[in-house]
Amino acid sequence: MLVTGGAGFIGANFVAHTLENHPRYEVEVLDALTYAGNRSSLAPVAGAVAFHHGDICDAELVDRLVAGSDVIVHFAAESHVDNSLHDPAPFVRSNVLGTFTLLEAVRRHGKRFHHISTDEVYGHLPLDGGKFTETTAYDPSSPYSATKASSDMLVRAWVRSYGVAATLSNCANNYGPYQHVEKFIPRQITNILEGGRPKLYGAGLNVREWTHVDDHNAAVHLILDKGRIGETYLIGSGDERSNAEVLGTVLELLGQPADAFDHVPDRPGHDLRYSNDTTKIRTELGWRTRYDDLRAGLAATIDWYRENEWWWQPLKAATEERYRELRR
Ligand SMILES: NC(=O)c1ccc[n+]([C@@H]2O[C@H](COP(=O)([O-])OP(=O)(O)OC[C@H]3O[C@@H](n4cnc5c(N)ncnc54)[C@H](O)[C@@H]3O)[C@@H](O)[C@H]2O)c1
Repeated sequence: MLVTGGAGFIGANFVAHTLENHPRYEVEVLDALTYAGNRSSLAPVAGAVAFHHGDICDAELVDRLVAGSDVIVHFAAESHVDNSLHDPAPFVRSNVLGTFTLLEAVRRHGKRFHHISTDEVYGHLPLDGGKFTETTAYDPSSPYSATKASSDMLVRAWVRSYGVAATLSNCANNYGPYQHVEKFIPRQITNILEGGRPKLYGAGLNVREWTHVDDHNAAVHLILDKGRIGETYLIGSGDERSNAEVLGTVLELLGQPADAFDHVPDRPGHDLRYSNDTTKIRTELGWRTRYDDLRAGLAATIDWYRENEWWWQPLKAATEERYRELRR
């Protein structure tokens, strides 16, 4: 199995999940180690995985690695929405051209391909109702979601035009170990652990369907094993919470007063609410969430960040340096 983006948040968790639960796979990782990729996220499985430092836009390298694999699971992407607003170019390159490069190799060699995507391709929903389904029209808001939407379209077209054996999944927001410190939940946790004050965009009314990364990865394996070729599966826990509510729980779990945070101006195009109808993956493939209680999942995630300062402290310092560079 070739896992692209295996040094990123979800990819690294997926590699560990695969080795533990699906030992029939020999796993290789292809990752460019951008600011979002972290070799140390694979430290616990380092001896069991072949790591290739390289770019999914490198057609020669991709061709060789795809030729040597049976299954390709494609996580690699530029994934941080805020950064896509500042500089969309790498998003277009990695997410669109990178996916195209992989698809062409998969087509040449006739391999099984699974494409990891996001529910952000569907745009957003009002706060008071509605759900995305697999047939909702695409309506992306950010450069990030527009490039993910483009990559989904390429995969669908390669299935129809060339008979590529691909499946797709669009998941809600993930949380769990090894998530980058500039993403919402780890940023709040690590700011508090460092004695600082967390920041909340606007009034924090935006609603997300927080899904534990391990539930996402279990769903991907079900799709690999039993999913129908050419089909899209929505993934999400069903647990919808406003950002203010999540921050409130994090503050409480860390023993902080409820008002120990600062408001910052909201970002442009900040989607109000996402919510996935997951009937298809639940009824067709029997997917069930193991992490049903967000409070318990957050408590476990906080414990992980508490116990793994070695992982996030250097990342936090590098991130602050990156922000200083951007301001210069
Ligand atoms: N994080 C979420 O909540 C979420 C939700 C739904 C879907 N997704 C999707 O899941 C996938 C993984 O997300 P994540 O949060 O783990 O992202 P991440 O940013 O943590 O990891 C992405 C990884 O891809 C690598 N990468 C980027 N460009 C590359 C390139 N050109 N060549 C090779 N490697 C490259 C990076 O080095 C990094 O290791 C993405 O496709 C994302 O769109 C994420």
